[in-house]
Amino acid sequence: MIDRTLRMDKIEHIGIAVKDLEKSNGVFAALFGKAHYKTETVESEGVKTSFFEVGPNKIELLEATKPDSPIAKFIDKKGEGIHHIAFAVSDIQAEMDRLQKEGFILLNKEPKLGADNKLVAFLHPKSTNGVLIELCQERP
Ligand SMILES: CC[C@@H](C(=O)O)C(=O)SCCNC(=O)CCNC(=O)[C@H](O)C(C)(C)COP(=O)(O)OP(=O)(O)OC[C@H]1O[C@@H](n2cnc3c(N)ncnc32)[C@H](O)[C@@H]1OP(=O)(O)O
Ligand SMILES: [Co+2]
Repeated sequence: MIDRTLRMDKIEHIGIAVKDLEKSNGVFAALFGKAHYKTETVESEGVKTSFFEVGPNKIELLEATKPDSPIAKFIDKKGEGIHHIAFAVSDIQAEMDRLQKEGFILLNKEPKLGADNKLVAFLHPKSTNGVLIELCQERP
């Protein structure tokens, strides 16, 4: 039976893979009419990120920090563009357990540290119609 207390709350951010973060910061600042509000490197993911706020929404730009970064591999195969959609959840471990039971492929067994003070987990795009999904929980 579906536990209705568990669910994804909203889109937390959209991740966009870019080759040159500084250059793309300029492109998106011109598009949104305001600068990014923070930059953060998450070495465990091989990424340098910057974040923009657009009304209630958040855009995360991601540049690879090493050749085997998921972002470098993605750009090699598909070019720059939308890399993932992240959803906010209130209990990431419970949501991971629920999604695994539903047959989705979890890319990490336990939540890991993401950017912007979040715990994160990923679902394999081959189990989600070709879209990489990230779950995000605010760190306590
Ligand atoms: C900053 C931290 C955090 C946050 O707080 O927000 C982030 O957002 S970090 C973002 C970067 N981290 C990740 O993406 C981690 C999760 N990703 C992975 O584990 C891998 O990228 C992957 C999805 C398992 C793919 O890895 P791998 O199998 O090694 O790469 P391949 O290049 O061989 O791809 C296999 C297959 O998957 C397709 N693919 C890869 N990435 C994506 C994607 N983002 N969206 C859709 N499809 C994707 C790729 O095209 C290949 O397909 P085929 O060629 O058809 O086999
Ligand atoms: Co992300």
